[in-house]
Amino acid sequence: MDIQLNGVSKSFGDQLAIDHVGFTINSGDICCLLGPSGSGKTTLIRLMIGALAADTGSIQIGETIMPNMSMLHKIGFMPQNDGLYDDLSAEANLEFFGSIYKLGKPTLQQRITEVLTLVDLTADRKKLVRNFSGGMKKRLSLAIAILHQPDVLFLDEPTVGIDPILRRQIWDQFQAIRANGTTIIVSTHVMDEVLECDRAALIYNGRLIAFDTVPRLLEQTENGRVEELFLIAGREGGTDHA
Ligand SMILES: Nc1ncnc2c1ncn2[C@@H]1O[C@H](COP(=O)(O)OP(=O)(O)OP(=O)(O)O)[C@@H](O)[C@H]1O
Repeated sequence: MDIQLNGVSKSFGDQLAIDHVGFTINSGDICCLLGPSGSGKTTLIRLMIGALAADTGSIQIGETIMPNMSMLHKIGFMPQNDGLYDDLSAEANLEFFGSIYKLGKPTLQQRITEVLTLVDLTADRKKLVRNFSGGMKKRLSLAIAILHQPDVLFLDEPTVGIDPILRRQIWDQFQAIRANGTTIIVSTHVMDEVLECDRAALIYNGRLIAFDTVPRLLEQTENGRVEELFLIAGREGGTDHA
C-alpha cells in the first residue's frame, strides 16, 4: 500500500511541529524518516498511523483517508518505548496483542511460531520479558508489530541503544519483512541507516528538506554523506524556523 501526504501541518499549542509536509511513499518500499532529535519524526508517524489528526492537509494510505479505525488491522507500529508487559513471557505478550487483533487461536499460534523464528526468540518464548535484554525487547516489539501481517509497518527509532551487530540483524529482519511485500516506514537519526532504504525523507524543524531515492540524495552531496544535505539546507535557509 502506498502512503500519500499532502500539505500536512500539526501544531502543539503555539509550536508548529510539522510544517506543510508532503510526499508519497511507494508500496513495497522501505522509506526512512531521517532527522535530529525533536525534528518531528514521531509526530509524523503518529499522524500517518492516525493516532493524531492533522491541522491541515491530508494523509492517505492506499485508498483510505486517515485517520480511519478500519486501517488498524492493516498497520503495524513499533513505538520508541516498547509497550511490553514485563511480568508476562514473550509468548504471553504475543498472545495478548494477538487477541487485540482478534486472530483466531490456530492462526495466532502459527503466527507466534513464525514471528518468534523471524526475530530469533524461539528459545526464549517462555521467559519473562523482565529478564530480557534491551535488544531482545526490541526484537519482541518487532514480532508484535508484524504479528497480524500488516500491509504497512511503522518503526519509530527501532535501533536506538542497539549494538552494531544486533542492528545488522534487525535490519536483515526488516529486509525480510519487506520481501513479503510490506511497506516499511522507519524513523532514525542514524545517517548510515539511510543506506538500507529505498527512499528517505529528511526532516528538520518540522519541515521536509529533501525527499528522494537514496542514490539521488547521495548524488546531491560532495562526499556521499547524507549529513551534508542537512548542512546544505541550513545554508539555504530551509531550517531557520524554531
Ligand atoms: N504531545 C505533544 N505536546 C507538545 N509538544 C509535542 C508533543 N509531541 C511532540 N511535541 C513537540 O514536537 C516536536 C517534534 O517532536 P517529535 O517527538 O515528533 O520529534 P522526533 O524527531 O521524533 O524526536 P526524537 O528523535 O527525539 O524522538 C518537538 O519539539 C516536541 O517537543
